[in-house]
Amino acid sequence: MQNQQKIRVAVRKFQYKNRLEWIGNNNKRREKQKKLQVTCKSSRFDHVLPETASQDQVYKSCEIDELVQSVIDGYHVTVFAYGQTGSGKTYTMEGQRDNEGIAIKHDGIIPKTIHSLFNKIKQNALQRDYSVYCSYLQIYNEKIYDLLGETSKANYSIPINGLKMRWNVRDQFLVENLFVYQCKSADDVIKLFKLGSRNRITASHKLNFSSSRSHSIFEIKIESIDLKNPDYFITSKLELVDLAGSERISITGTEGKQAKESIEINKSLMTLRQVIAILSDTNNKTIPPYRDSKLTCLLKQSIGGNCFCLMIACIAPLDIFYDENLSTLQYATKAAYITNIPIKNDDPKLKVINELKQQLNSLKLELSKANEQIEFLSNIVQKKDNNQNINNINTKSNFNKLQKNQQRQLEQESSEDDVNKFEQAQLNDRLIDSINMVRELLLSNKEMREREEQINQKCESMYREIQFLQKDNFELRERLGDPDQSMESHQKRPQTIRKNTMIVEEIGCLPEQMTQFQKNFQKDYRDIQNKDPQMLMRNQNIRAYSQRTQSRQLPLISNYQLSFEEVQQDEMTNFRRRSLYQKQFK
Ligand SMILES: Nc1ncnc2c1ncn2[C@@H]1O[C@H](COP(=O)(O)OP(=O)(O)OP(=O)(O)O)[C@@H](O)[C@H]1O
Repeated sequence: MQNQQKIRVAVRKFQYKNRLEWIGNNNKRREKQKKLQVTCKSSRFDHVLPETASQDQVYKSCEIDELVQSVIDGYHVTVFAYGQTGSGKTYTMEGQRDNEGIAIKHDGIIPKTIHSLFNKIKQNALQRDYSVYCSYLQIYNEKIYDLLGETSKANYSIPINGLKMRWNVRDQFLVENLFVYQCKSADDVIKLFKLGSRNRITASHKLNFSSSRSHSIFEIKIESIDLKNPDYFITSKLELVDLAGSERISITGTEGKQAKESIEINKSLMTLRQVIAILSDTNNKTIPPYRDSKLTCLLKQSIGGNCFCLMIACIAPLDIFYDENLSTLQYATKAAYITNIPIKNDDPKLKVINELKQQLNSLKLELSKANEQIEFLSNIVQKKDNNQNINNINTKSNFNKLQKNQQRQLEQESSEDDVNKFEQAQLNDRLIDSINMVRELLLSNKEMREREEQINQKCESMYREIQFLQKDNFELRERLGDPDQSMESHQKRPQTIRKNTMIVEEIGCLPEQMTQFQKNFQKDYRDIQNKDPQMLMRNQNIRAYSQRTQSRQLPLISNYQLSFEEVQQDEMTNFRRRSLYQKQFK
């Protein structure tokens, strides 16, 4: 049974002090507030944090230190904040922001987590060697942008095209060409995090002077190697997600560009809600629509996947936000029913090695037991042989005496003794036979074990080969991209394909370009073909072969070549960008 884990849900309230007041009758107001309280109490949230809860209390109550430990142990972890605009998501995740959008005080979950992570790394430094990498992206108007890209340093401007997202064989969505930085200390990570936060798109509206207009994902990836056993390699990631808040245009008063942003934000949150609703209902067999938005694609592993996940539902209990708060609590309740299956991300090679080691140990144990048995049985046989020899010597020296005695005894002994002796001899023979049989069995057993070991070794080498092939295959797939997209680009170039097939259909030239001479020539040619069956046969073979090769392989190869060239170009530009930026950053 795999380790199943429900998504943990925490609810944080923030008393919003705003000009917007409730303009309705008091009875209705009390009724609604009561309903909200009932919803909050009836839902079994893992943690309910009061308005007075400080950032430290939030960090402790939500047991985020334990989650950081899980990342160190090799599990993927996601923490995400969800709620309506102005409910305190960014405050919870990052802390209090300044005018530039950088968290400057009241450290939120992200800075606290970074410090905790490096403390734990320090504690384990004697056992394991850790490498930490981080990246930071935002999803703005359904496009993915790198917050730590080359333009992020001085004058950050949103590039026209966002980054591409690819799906890989392990059913994960990956962002292409995202800058990933190796960090040696908590300060390095925080520096990058602040740099990215400053580049995040924010805008001011009636409810929040610095409202996030994009969803952001700050990812910290950890790779660690056991110093005693370098084969023991673990990789895991921690995703810290600050979602943009759902908003009603009528309340926020956004217009134009901001209104468009609101629509996109609400759309992606809608998909997230659909995914949560489907996954929380075990009777619903519908496939969750992860692919409907970039946000849900990137959170696929976190919600209903293989991560430990914590959702922090933020609510601002002001009457005017009643509907939004109720909706947040309802989806938080649903999320609490979603089951994830966290998997330790250790190296698959290591698993095989450990299994083989265990097998070897058990075989060694069996072998030592069998050897003991052989020794015991051999001793019995030897003793018996010695007894027989001693008997023989006695018989020779006192042969005459014994002969006489035996003659006498034989005469005296009854026929019953003879029967007993005969039976004993028979039993002895049987014992010797069975000992020999056991010996043979043990020998053949040993041979079989040796053969099994050989097979295991072969299996291991084949497994390694498969791994390499899979890796190559995976790299090629990633470089050539999604076959669906290749098909699209394939369809975008119909001329190439049409040209190829035309050549196959008619030898020489296109029908409309045929001169009278060519028509006559073709007619004569066909007549000769019909008369000569051998030639007809040969031509048919050539035609079939060229149809096979041209219609199937040529378009595909040209297609892949084009994709490959595109990937090469992308890589070259990315390499230049990266080295340029790394110089600047130093
Ligand atoms: N618990 C809190 N204590 C003190 N101030 C808070 C708290 N929660 C939020 N705030 C303040 O409220 C304002 C809005 O909060 P914040 O920007 O975190 O909301 P948000 O949910 O991220 O909104 P949006 O979705 O629009 O980005 C900020 O000025 C923030 O500092």
